[in-house]
Amino acid sequence: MAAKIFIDGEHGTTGLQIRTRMADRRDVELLSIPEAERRNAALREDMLNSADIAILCLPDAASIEAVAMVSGNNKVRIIDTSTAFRVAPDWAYGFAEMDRAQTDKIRSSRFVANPGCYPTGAIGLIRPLRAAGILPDGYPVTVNAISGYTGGGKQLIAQMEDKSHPDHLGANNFLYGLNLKHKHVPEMTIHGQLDRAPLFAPSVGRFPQGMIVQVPLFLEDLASGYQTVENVHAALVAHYAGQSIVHVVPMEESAKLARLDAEELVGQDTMKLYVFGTPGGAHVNLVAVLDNLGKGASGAAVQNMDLMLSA
Ligand SMILES: NC(=O)C1=CN([C@@H]2O[C@H](COP(=O)(O)OP(=O)(O)OC[C@H]3O[C@@H](n4cnc5c(N)ncnc54)[C@H](OP(=O)(O)O)[C@@H]3O)[C@@H](O)[C@H]2O)C=CC1
Ligand SMILES: CC(=O)N[C@@H](CCC(=O)OP(=O)(O)O)C(=O)O
Repeated sequence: MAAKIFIDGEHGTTGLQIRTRMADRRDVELLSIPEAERRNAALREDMLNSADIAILCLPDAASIEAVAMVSGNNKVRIIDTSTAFRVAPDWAYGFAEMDRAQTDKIRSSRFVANPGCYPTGAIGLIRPLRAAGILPDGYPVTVNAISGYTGGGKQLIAQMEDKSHPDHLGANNFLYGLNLKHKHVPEMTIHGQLDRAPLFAPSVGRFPQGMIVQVPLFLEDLASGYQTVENVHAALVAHYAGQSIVHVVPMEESAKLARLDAEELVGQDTMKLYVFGTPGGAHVNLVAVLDNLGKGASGAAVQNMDLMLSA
């Protein structure tokens, strides 16, 4: 029997892309409400409680309300794409490749928090180095990133695309999160296994989808025995061996590149990790490229749903 899936927020940016990814599937039955009724709480509550898995594609506050709507229901399982539950101890963090045990945790959980787009890149680069003891306690990690503007949902899309919008943004590239308190810092810290919060500097470019997340490191401050570009690369290759979503780009390939395109993986649900630096040099730049709506949101949600359905 097909599993019943309800996407709460199905008409928003993330929800629509999840729906598109499921359009041709026969193993799932999508429960749907018309766009005009998307904020009808009674209808949503009914759908939430009729689903086998509900995927919440809502702002944080609405996600918290939706979870409360299924509080008396022990059957429905939830994937939440918002920031609301990503560091909650009773929720599984939906980044299957971050740890060998994570796939099974997601598979058997009732509540799965889909990671943020920037943290997917940052944790993907940092956690293997923490787990292997390469990135020492107290290391001052910085994360610099650029995202396509769909990362800001319907509101930012309208501000970037609609010249008549009262808050139209004309800039082609802007920094934000300038108070250095972006909502993604807690999940980067906790799931990156950092003992010190990273300094996170995000930005947006005038392209709809795609992103680059950079974590530059000083090699001499890494654990002894690991202070070369090659050793850092080898640690990432070892961590991601045996799975097909996160690709560590061979060093021979990245050494040939003169530039990197933030839109490289648009429309794909994979992530590429690059290790840049010169053999014998002092620095390494770890770089993740992904689609903010692919592995950064909708693609990851479908991956998590598939894991949960395979339990
Ligand atoms: N866009 C991205 O790249 C990523 C997004 N996310 C997260 O996914 C979630 C959804 O984001 P996104 O798709 O970008 O946002 P959008 O603004 O594009 O879509 C949100 C949808 O939720 C609806 N909605 C808002 N409030 C309520 C409510 N109280 N009850 C019912 N429906 C409501 C909106 O309706 P209305 O049109 O009426 O406002 C809209 O359809 C957010 O938590 C976001 O942080 C996570 C990773 C990446
Ligand atoms: C470009 C842009 O605005 N990006 C969003 C994050 C997108 C994302 O990962 O979403 P959630 O963590 O909200 O689920 C932001 O910085 O708030």
